[in-house]
Amino acid sequence: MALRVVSVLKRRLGGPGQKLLRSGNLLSATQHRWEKMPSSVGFPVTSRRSFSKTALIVDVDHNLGIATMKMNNPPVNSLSLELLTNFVIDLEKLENEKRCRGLIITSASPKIFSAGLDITEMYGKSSAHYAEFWKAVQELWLKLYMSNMVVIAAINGSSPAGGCLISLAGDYRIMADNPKYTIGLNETLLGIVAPFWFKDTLVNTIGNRASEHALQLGLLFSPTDALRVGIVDQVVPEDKVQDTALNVMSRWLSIPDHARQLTKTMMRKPTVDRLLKQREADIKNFVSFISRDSIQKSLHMYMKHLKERKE
Ligand SMILES: CC/C=C\C/C=C\CCCC/C=C/C(=O)SCCNC(=O)CCNC(=O)[C@H](O)C(C)(C)COP(=O)(O)OP(=O)(O)OC[C@H]1O[C@@H](n2cnc3c(N)ncnc32)[C@H](O)[C@@H]1OP(=O)(O)O
Repeated sequence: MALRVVSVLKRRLGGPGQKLLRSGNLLSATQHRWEKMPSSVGFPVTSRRSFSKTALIVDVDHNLGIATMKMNNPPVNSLSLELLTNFVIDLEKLENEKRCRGLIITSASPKIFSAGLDITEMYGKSSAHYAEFWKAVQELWLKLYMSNMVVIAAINGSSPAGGCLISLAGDYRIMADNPKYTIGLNETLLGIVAPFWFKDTLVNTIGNRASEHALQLGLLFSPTDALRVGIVDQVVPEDKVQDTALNVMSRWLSIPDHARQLTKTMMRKPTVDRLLKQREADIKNFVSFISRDSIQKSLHMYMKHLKERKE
């Protein structure tokens, strides 16, 4: 199957996209190599590099120009300070790899894409810790939302709150067709409020009315409902998520990088600038909001409820 997908990738880049690239004299080293491949054989993986840190496994296929990043923070891929920090470091590394043009984000543990922000980072800690944690959340969103790479979320499990934000920060979302999985910004269910830039990211994806409805009620959508409202772009059988991501990536990579990147910047910069203009104030807001006794109590009760569900 992987070879078939690679053939599709080569065919795609040999089509109109390639012509566009040639006319703009924009062929990257990776694309040159693709062009030289005879179409009857699969693309041999001659250059593959992996780096794996705590909580993240990154695999870079230099021939395809695609990196796959698997969140690997059992049991539920909660976004701890450590995971957020490593995520940002690895994103920066990939961003600096000229040949890496596409990134697929997925989970190493099927069933849970990510349980969102690690709630234990948000209660019973010092103000300095909350500030550091929030800065890391901001940093990841800023890097991901403005990435020069094509970012595809291969959502192979549930994806509440911060997990949903990571998906929304990408360019395209593919979700596994399993009614047990849900996705959405469910902050209000925890007694907390999605910050304005979480909200903006959702509004940019599904529009104002649908966002207001989803945010006020803290809706967690099944894959079918997520597709209907536009939170995800495609729902496919569970075992087809990765191959579909590669296929979709080939379509996006057939567009000349500079044109696609400038378009992405044009669409997203105003949203990013809103946070950049008030980044420190947003951190202060978070620290003062999360430190409130009532909020600490809500988070504590929510964690208790999560644990009691199992008993
Ligand atoms: C005015 C406003 C100004 C500023 C804004 C201020 C603040 C608000 C901003 C905050 C934005 C918040 C974003 C978030 O992401 S909050 C996190 C939201 N996440 C959730 O609600 C998901 C909770 N988890 C679940 O629903 C389930 O765990 C899940 C993911 C469906 C998996 O289910 P299952 O496989 O059955 O696993 P368990 O529930 O048994 O969980 C296993 C284990 O993990 C612990 N856990 C789960 N989720 C989290 C989490 N997010 N953080 C930390 N720990 C988590 C769970 O308690 C279990 O622990 P145990 O010790 O019992 O094994």
